[in-house]
Amino acid sequence: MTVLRSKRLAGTAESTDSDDALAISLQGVSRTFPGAEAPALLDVSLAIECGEFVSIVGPSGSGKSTLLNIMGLLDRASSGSLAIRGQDVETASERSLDTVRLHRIGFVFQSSNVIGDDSVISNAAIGLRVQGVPMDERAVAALDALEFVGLVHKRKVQAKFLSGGERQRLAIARAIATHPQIILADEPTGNLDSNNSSRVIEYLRKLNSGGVTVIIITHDLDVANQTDRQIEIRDGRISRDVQDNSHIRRNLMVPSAPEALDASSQQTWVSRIARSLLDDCGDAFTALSARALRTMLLITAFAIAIGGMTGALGISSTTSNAINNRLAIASQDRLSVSVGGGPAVLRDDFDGLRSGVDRIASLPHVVGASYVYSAVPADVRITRVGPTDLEPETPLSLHSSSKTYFNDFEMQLIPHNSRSAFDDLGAGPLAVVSTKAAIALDVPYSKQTGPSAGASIWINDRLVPVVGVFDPGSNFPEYTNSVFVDASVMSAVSRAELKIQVRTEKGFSAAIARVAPLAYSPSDPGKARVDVTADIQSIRQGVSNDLGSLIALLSLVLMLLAVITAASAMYLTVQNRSEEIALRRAIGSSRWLICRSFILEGLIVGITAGSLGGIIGNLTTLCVSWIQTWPPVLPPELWLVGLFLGAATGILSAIYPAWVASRKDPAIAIRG
Ligand SMILES: Nc1ncnc2c1ncn2[C@@H]1O[C@H](COP(=O)(O)OP(=O)(O)OP(=O)(O)O)[C@@H](O)[C@H]1O
Repeated sequence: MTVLRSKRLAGTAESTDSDDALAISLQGVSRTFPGAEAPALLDVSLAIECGEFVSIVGPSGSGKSTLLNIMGLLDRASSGSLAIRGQDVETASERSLDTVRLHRIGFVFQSSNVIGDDSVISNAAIGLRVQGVPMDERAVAALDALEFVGLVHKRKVQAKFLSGGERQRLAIARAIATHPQIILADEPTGNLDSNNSSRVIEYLRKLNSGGVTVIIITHDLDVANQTDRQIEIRDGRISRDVQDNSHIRRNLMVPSAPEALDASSQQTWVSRIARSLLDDCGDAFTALSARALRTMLLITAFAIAIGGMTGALGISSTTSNAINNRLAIASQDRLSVSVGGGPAVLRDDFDGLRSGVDRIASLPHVVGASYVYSAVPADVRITRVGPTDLEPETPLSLHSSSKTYFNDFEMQLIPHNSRSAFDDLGAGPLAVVSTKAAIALDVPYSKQTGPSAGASIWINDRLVPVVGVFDPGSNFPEYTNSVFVDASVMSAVSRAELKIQVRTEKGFSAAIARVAPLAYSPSDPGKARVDVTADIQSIRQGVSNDLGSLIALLSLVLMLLAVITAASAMYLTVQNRSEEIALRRAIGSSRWLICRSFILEGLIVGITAGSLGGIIGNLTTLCVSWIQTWPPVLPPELWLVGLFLGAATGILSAIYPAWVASRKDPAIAIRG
């Protein structure tokens, strides 16, 4: 006879229940399934005493499993009453039923549902885990149970590698490890050969000798004949109920209320929570590592999405920093002053204009100042061959400025002296064109010597020789397709806007902006208005805001994508794990516990992917800034943002699948 190490299986504790209460009693129980023509059970009344060894037999479809599911609280009767050890349960809450199942009932199913990816000993201990039994006691009790069914030597093997008979013995070990008062076995020998079958019945008989009430559903008459009482069901009704006295050697010692209740009530709530959290994490890790490829793909998809999100944040910071720097530099050393007066000024008060500009140019910290006329495009026609030739497809703009302008603002001019005559009204006509304008107008030029000798263009009805080519660079995009002419050509244009462009030493633009109008027109400073500095500040703000909203939108889309991808993968997993979920529910795991375990899986996947995503985001930002030659901006919280986003998306994506898992009906799922 096996010597049990734990007193759980030895049945030595005192009972807390009323000893004369029936193990199970049913009064007028019926069960009708929605859409069924006839009830699966009809008006069944039954009393099973503590310590009985009962078999339920009957033809296929007669209602045996339905009866067992109702007795095991996996399903509810449509009418009638049910009591377990004297405790009425028909109106009990779902949570109370979970507790009764957890502490009083053990199940052994025909398909011997085991969690294949878990070790044999973890399978045996699963009910103890749900009961909150401390880890060391759990191991002892699970080993005892395995020893009882002769499986100790297989304790470390994954359950999926056990034979059919061994699985069934493991199912018995799992059922008895929690020290139940009642064992319900649905066709426990259904898939076994006669040897294994007798062994299983032998174990059940041995348990029964210890006081456990055992109820078996079977088709096998040999098995039924080994029990003390046979109940036959036909068409949902009890048709025969026979007591076989020759077998009766009932041990009337009534098993105790499980110790786990006492054990868990002795623990502080902190240690209870810590233990169950540890167990949940262990379960989640086992479930994730059992489906390693799926988990890795999920983490990768998540990590890329979160990497995209954090990368977008990093790139947005880097880009707005680069734009800000550029604009800040521009606003630091440049300003533009608007002055009234059209091209007529060039004819009527050219000297006045030049001396106003010179006065600004001679202010301290000013590097250079130049007037710039920009003609109204509708008034200008620039062509290559003649005044009636077609204009180029690219619209060209016409400007005129002081001869120092190109030097002051570092625009490259070829040949570099080609503007020297521009301020002279009598020197014209002459023009310099941007490289793009030269191409559009088909003006031949070389990058070393400028335009070919004799090159000319038509501006309105005037032939103007082209004396130079310039490159406005990225600082002056408004001059990409432009033609600069001398004052005599511009003075013939009817409408043009006049501005004075000023370049200062770095950091002096604001100071010069304050005095420039007075310097230009000492008698009437109101004639001039500074406009660029303020513009650039508002552009900076605008660019930052626009970029921020764009990135926020992009991040939201990526996050939705991650949540949907992960949720669908999780949902599929829940469907694949239906039997396991049903088994856990049958053992007594509450809906909340099932829900929690899936959310925990989502959280673990999310946190892992979030950390990876944070790293991917940082690397992406580094790459983009390296390619653009921008200084990278990597906010230190970027990685934390990734972690947080990962955790949030992990939980979000798990909520619906976890809810579906927790709503699974154990009675249906256990049928497979
Ligand atoms: N969830 C359900 N929804 C609808 N009908 C059901 C459901 N569960 C069982 N039934 C029906 O109830 C009747 C009894 O089924 P039950 O599984 O209890 O029979 P059984 O005696 O255990 O059969 P078997 O020996 O073949 O397993 C059958 O007609 C079955 O189709």
